[in-house]
Amino acid sequence: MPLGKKIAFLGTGNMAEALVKGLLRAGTASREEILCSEPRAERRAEIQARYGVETSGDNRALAERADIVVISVKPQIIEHLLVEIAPAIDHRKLVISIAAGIPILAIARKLGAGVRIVRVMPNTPALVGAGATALARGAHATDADLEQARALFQSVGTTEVVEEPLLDAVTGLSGSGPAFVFLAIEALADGGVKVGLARPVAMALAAQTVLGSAKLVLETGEHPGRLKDQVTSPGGTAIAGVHALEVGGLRAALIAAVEAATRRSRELGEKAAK
Ligand SMILES: NC(=O)C1=CN([C@@H]2O[C@H](COP(=O)(O)OP(=O)(O)OC[C@H]3O[C@@H](n4cnc5c(N)ncnc54)[C@H](OP(=O)(O)O)[C@@H]3O)[C@@H](O)[C@H]2O)C=CC1
Ligand SMILES: O=C(O)[C@@H]1CCC=N1
Repeated sequence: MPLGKKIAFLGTGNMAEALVKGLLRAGTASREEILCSEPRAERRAEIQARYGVETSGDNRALAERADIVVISVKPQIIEHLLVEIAPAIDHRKLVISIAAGIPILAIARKLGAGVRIVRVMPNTPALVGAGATALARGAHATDADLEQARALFQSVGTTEVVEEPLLDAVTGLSGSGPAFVFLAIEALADGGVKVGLARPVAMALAAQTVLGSAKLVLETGEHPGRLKDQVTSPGGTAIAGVHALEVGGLRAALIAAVEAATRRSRELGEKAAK
């Protein structure tokens, strides 16, 4: 459903591009309603050519014209950006930050008291309408703001509302998780190639196996352990593979990956809070 709002993305890198494409695809915003800022002319031309949206190198000018300002630069440069756009932000605008780790308070400190902020952690599958996003509301954001932010991200996937301190954990799991899963898909395909499959066939089978298995978990609501049991026949092939994964420490490695990414998100936040 169209939101009918002008949305400015400040920093049009990988994540912002995934959102732009996802929102256009879903019809949540029209090309005329999306503004993208980006310092490099080459990248601006690329975004303009791909999506037909307006691009600019002037963050403040775009922020001035938008109803919703999405802060989508790297956490390391957010402070600089906030100082730059602060004169363009007041209580009439909704500010959405997708920067990993950066607390709402650190953003509010730079943008001024009373600013309506929703902090969000999306992920790149939003590009194909299959994102997983969690949102946390700032002190001055209204119920309507949270709903509006939720509607925006719901149009490109699923959404959860959490308390802000949990957003680091979300960053560790679903924000960073696509990287873990891509590694798994690549490795599954490598396995297929090792046992004789052509690369494109192995890749197609690996990706579809991950997609199908995830769908099965979501659509049946069954515990993944039970679904695993349905694949493993006594003395069969799957249990032989499961044993190899247990020896390799797959579960511990995934838990450690989520924990490490969460820790890194907290570190970024601590730096910003100083
Ligand atoms: N990638 C992901 O999966 C996810 C990322 N995020 C968050 O999204 C944010 C962006 O990440 P990601 O898209 O991966 O990073 P990218 O580096 O791909 O994107 C950041 C963009 O900001 C641009 N930029 C740099 N300086 C400025 C500036 N002063 N004003 C405006 N734009 C600027 C960069 O341009 P240039 O390249 O020319 O320097 C780049 O295009 C981060 O805060 C990250 O934590 C959240 C969830 C998932
Ligand atoms: O690696 C990063 O910093 C970003 C945040 C979540 C996923 N990618």
